[in-house]
Amino acid sequence: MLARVIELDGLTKQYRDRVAVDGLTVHIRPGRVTGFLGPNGSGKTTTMRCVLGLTRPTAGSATVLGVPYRQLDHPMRRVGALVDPRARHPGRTAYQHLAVLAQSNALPMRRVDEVVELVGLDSVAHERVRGFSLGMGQRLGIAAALLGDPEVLLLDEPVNGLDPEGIRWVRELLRTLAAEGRTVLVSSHLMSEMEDTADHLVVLGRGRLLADVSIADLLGAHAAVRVRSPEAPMLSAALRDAGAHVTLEVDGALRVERLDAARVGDVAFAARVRVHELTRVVASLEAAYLELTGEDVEYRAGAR
Ligand SMILES: Nc1ncnc2c1ncn2[C@@H]1O[C@H](COP(=O)(O)OP(=O)(O)OP(=O)(O)O)[C@@H](O)[C@H]1O
Repeated sequence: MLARVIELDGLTKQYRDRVAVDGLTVHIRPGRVTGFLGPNGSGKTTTMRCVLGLTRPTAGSATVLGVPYRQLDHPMRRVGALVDPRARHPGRTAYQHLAVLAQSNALPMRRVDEVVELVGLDSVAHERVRGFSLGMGQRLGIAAALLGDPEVLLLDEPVNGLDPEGIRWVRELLRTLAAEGRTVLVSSHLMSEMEDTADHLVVLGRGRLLADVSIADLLGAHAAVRVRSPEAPMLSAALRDAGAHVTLEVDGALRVERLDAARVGDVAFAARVRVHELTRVVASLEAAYLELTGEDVEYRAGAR
């Protein structure tokens, strides 16, 4: 199996007055859920559209399964995508919509029944798409993406409009698909959505790569140790001597970065300083993400 299922090489897309994607080089691997994160307007949708051959890059390249998408023989059997859930005929029923897709892509009709059941649309499959809620529309879009039983999935904001039960369902579905060895790339602008879904993150800011990192590493890089001592100034000096970055918390505890908890304990012992609390603090992913994207947010509430 290809280790680099989706390959972006210097991918760039320039619109008239703005660079939507800016020299993006990244490889997406199979067997895991890769969260594609970035603030609004950071270039996620444009990147996915380039991968799917819907948008032509200004420079660089995007390939999937070793070739540009348009060169795939049976694209729906190889790559499933949810990029524009509104791109469907409103007068058709959900079933008809999927049946047309199946027919035009030479897929067996039984797949239509299978995916309708899989996404939980059985009871409304014969209703017109026009009357669908946002969440039902998303489920239909996911059904279409899964129709060809593809080995690669690209989903742009799949949980948009879903209720908490729907969000959990998408999360479990994506994890199952990845566990089967498929490649799953799923975009979101919310870290909280990715926290329990993705194994790996690719983070964009203003079209550029900010991070290509496993969730575990991202958390590790933002971990700290909290230590409380009645002799805080002495302990702080000893920790700094040992190479730590130390800050004082509001309750008088020290927040220590760059040393792990065992090392902090050893330094305190060597300095003969009493310790009343020693805790490893794992940053929330949300905090780590905000730190990463902080300066690259294009649209900010209250910004002028
Ligand atoms: N067809 C287009 N013409 C001109 N500018 C565009 C076009 N499509 C996207 N852009 C611009 O490119 C930038 C990236 O947009 P894109 O939709 O890829 O971001 P995104 O990360 O998917 O955002 P969101 O999280 O809001 O969906 C934005 O500034 C957007 O306004």
